[in-house]
Amino acid sequence: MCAGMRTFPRFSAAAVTEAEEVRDRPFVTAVSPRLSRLHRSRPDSAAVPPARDSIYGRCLKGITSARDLVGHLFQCPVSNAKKTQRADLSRSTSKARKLRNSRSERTEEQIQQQNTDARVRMTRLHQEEPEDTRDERNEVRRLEQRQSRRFTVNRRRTNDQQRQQVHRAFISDSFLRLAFQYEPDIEYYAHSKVAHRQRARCSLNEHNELLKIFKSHMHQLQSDNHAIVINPDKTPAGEHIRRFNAPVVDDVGIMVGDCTAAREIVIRRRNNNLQFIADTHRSYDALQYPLIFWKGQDGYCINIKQRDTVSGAETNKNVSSKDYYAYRLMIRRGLDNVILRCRELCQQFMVDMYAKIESERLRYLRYNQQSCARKSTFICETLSTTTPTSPKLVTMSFYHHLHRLVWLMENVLKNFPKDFTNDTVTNVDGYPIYRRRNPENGGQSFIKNIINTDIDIDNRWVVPYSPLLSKTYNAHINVEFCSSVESNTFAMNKNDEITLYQIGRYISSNEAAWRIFGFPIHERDPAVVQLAIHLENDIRKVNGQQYPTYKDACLALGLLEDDNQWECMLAEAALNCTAIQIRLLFAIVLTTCFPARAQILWENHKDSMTDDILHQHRIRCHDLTITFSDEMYNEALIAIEDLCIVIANLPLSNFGMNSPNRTASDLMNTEMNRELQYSTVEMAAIVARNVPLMNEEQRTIYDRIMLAVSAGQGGFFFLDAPGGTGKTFVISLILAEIRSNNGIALAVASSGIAATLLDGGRTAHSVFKLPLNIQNNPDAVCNIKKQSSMATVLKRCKLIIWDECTMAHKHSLEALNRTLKDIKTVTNYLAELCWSFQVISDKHFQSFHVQHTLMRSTLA
Ligand SMILES: Nc1ncnc2c1ncn2[C@@H]1O[C@H](COP(=O)(O)OP(=O)(O)OP(=O)(O)O)[C@@H](O)[C@H]1O
Repeated sequence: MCAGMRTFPRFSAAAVTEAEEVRDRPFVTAVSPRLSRLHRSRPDSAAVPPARDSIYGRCLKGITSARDLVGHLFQCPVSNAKKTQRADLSRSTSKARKLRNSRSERTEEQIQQQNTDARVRMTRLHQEEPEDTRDERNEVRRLEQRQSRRFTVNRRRTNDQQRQQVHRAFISDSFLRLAFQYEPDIEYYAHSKVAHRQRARCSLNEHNELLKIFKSHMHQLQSDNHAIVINPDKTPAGEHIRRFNAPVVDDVGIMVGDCTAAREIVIRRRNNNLQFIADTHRSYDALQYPLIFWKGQDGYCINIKQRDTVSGAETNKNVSSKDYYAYRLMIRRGLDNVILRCRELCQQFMVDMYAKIESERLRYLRYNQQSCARKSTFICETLSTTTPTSPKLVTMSFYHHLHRLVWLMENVLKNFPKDFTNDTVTNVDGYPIYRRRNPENGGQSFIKNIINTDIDIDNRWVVPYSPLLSKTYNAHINVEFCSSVESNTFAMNKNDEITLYQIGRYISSNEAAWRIFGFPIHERDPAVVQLAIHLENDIRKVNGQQYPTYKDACLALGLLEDDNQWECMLAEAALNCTAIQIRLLFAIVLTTCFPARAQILWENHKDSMTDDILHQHRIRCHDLTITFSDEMYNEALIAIEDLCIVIANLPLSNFGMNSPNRTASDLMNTEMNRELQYSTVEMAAIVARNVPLMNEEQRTIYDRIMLAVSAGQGGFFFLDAPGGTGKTFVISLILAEIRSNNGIALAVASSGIAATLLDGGRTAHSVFKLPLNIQNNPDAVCNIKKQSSMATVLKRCKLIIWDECTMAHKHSLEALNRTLKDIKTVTNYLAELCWSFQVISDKHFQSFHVQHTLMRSTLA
């Protein structure tokens, strides 16, 4: 028996050893001192005698058979309950059918009437009932309800108590997990809830290979004596007993006790010889956990070889127990892991196996510690301080691989001066007493002046040292030879970190799982990472490829988060969002999420963000074959940048994207688009159709103006003719001619009616944004900013036709002239541009005169 790892909660101290004789079943066995308990029974009876003075025994009080035990553990009836005799509910009698038919034929009114009659009838009956009878009936009903309630409460309370009791039996007495009998006709049950849920009775008799081996050797047993040895309560010698109190948490765990004892299954043979099955034995797991390894499968052993991950061939390295159990406990998709379905048993398995892993690891460390401890040389080193009488303790450590203990003492000279000794002898504690002869006996002495004081120094003050070590390490290194075991154990026992680490340690199932899987047990804050030293260009080189930026190199190394999530998000948005929404989403991502490669995101999703611009352009141009163009993408970028400025007040260049070309942005210029919306084909057709119809005078005017337009000379023309003589006809042709060449010709009029007569005509106030109180403002300018879209139109405009110009105030023409000068940055805009003024009636002659004066003064 042994109990290296002590588990909790502990069994009673009295349940240390139980031995009894069974004459007709001469089988001898014992199980793990902590985790299992075996019971045997007579062949003629399935009785399970409870353990004496133990929790186990108390839990099983009143249980007289294995069948009861299983029922008790599983909290399920062991016998089949009689089925309740149900009433015949089939209403197939003729009377029932007749009643159903009559009820189904009732109308709503009849149903209501019958219900009302029934209520009245019941009320009348209750009123006619004697008061005593009614009280008696109500009292009986109250009593019945109270009794029923009490019965329900008691039943629930009993169930809870039983459940708690069984739960404690499972959890607290976690090692009371197996109750089986070595009978060939008896199956083995366990308290595992897996088994409980499935009501599965594991036929270990049939499948467990270890059990078969046991049984095959049963007939060879000579004696009836056998023992069950359980000693989970063993407290390490010399330790305080309460230090090893079982934790009170409702948890499966293990408390490490005497670290010097091994964790083994012990089988006591009939001749009282003990056979140990080490925890590294391949059958240990199957013996300890027959429910998990119900076929007696092999568990961990130290000879399992690692395999090459590529070739699959065996290597020379052994699989560690930690790796083995991590492999066994791992969750794998599509594969069922029986261990993980065992609930508390699984937790118990994990803490047990982690204890095994720790034992294996600590055993390794202990063996290496002992090899270190065999070294027998102490080196006492004192620091080279200015005051040799007060050296300080610095540290104590093992010195390199020389296996020499370097011990810096706080006051290595505190025992000086030593006594005079004629010969070197070894003291009882193993330390040497070196020869220190007095001056009378041949020893040396001299006088040293220290702080104006003469001090007589003799051999009593000599500190043993090694000249080689002192010179090598440039320090005062005092050396003493110690050859006894005591001197070593003095150093080692005080620093047996393995014992200090292991003893009294509590391992929960959570910690066991965490450590078996090798999860990190601590974090470092702030994170300290060793950075490699690179040349300047090497940092941007990853796998031989040099990236243009450090950011790209970091992305290649996977140090930065990629934009996959933003890719997915924008791709999903493209399915059900408008282009405006996607642009807003992209702007939010840019300004708040800082994607690593914003430009690539834009390139991948620019079509979905420009979709509305394409659609508008197609509608405007009456051409559905138009595809995406750089101008459209530029417009979308401008819109996105506007959003970024609104959100974060930052342009696109701040997010690693190319800035849009705002000066080239005419695509969304509504004023420009309005003037360019004409179909060149249609305009050309109009010209081709009507030019031959012009008379000579019309032709002269037409040629004169078109010559000025094509030459870019500029000009100022006034067209005056009686009504109905074809002025509008000529003007329309001139407009069509210019528009057929994709040029811009503005057609304005002083009145709205006149504007409707011209193709694309608008009022002068609308086009030129003339001030309303123009007559009172001689220095007025048009409300057209130099960077506005209308200014762009005016810059590209080739001809302005102002119908009924004489109806406008002269301040209007002067305001337009100032505005055009400002936009074109020329001194005389009218000299550059072809003007055509049309006077429609003689009544406007005065106005014309004013304009004519203006024209002359301007041209001058
Ligand atoms: N050379 C031409 N060939 C055929 N029809 C013409 C010609 N010139 C003018 N017309 C027609 O004569 C009619 C009147 O012409 P238009 O409206 O241009 O005259 P107007 O001078 O502008 O008149 P108003 O001063 O009243 O506006 C229009 O129906 C126009 O189509």
